Amino acid sequence: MLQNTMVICVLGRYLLKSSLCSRSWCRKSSLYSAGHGFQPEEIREKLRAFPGGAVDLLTQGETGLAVLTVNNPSRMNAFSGAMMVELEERVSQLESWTQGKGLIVRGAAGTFCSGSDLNAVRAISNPQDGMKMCMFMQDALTRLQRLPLVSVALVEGRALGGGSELSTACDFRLMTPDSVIQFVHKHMGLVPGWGGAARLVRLVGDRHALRLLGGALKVDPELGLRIGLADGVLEEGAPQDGDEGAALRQAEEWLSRYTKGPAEVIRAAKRVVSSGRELPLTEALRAEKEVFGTVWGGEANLRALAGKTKHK
Ligand SMILES: CCCC(=O)SCCNC(=O)CCNC(=O)[C@H](O)C(C)(C)COP(=O)(O)OP(=O)(O)OC[C@H]1O[C@@H](n2cnc3c(N)ncnc32)[C@H](O)[C@@H]1OP(=O)(O)O
Repeated sequence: MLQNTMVICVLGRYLLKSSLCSRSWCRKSSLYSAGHGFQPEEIREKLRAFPGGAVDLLTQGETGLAVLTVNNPSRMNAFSGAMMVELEERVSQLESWTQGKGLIVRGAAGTFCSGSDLNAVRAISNPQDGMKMCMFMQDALTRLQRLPLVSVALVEGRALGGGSELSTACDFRLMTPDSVIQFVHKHMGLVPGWGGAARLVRLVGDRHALRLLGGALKVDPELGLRIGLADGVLEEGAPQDGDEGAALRQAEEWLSRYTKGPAEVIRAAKRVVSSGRELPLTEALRAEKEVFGTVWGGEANLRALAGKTKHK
């Protein structure tokens, strides 16, 4: 009897712990802690010493779509230190945006992003600062990828170095006809450090990833589609017409097919995909059970059950 009670207590504690783990995983979890030497405030202060550019966020209440713009056109949208801090702030804002369904990540003035600002890189080229920047950006981009929003990188012009890594933190990549994604890290004597290698392997497989990193290959839309890095190519000519918003409008339309419907359902779909993508099967199944519980018997579910549903 006593033994049975103890088993139930231990099991109860285990279930509570695992359900708390997967619940907090679904919401927000940092990759690194103080135990890893991760002191975010100290890193933010260091990064803010390299100003320039901005990361702009526009949220649209009616559509549930947000547009995140990497904005530093005089440096081909390279990330200054201050922009890295702003990126993290924007991700925090999006984590709190409970009505959101979709996110477009793009660069200003017709090009995506040329990676980290080489002036800042030169100034923090010592190993300690490099590790801090690496942890900070891995954390920010992992949180971006885990947002309960269907995200797409709109790649116009070039996505180079850290810019190519940023594109992999989105669920999808849309390329304009003349655009290029290139992991130029090898030419800089580097490998990706913003999580781009780990994500690339999951996206295109280890052999293609090794080709892209080892050869610093230029991925045009045709190659991107062939290896599964790109999910679509926007129409010929649209961005060159002097109409800067044309590519963005096409991306919004492309994304809307995946974001139509109630926010709680779209967000739940992204959550189960995120947990399936990242967690071992047993944990992913538990996370899925929890997310399922948020929509089962919910408003959209009851509405669908009340109607005469036919999926033709
Ligand atoms: C873990 C992260 C690792 C990284 O991200 S390392 C950084 C990787 N990125 C790079 O090395 C990009 C180097 N830049 C380039 O290759 C070329 O500038 C690029 C982007 C192909 C554009 O070429 P062009 O169209 O000929 O234009 P351009 O060279 O005259 O550039 C216009 C202005 O932008 C600047 N720029 C471009 N990328 C930059 C960067 N990453 N950091 C700092 N400044 C950057 C470039 O220096 C130039 O400025 P300025 O007009 O000479 O004052």
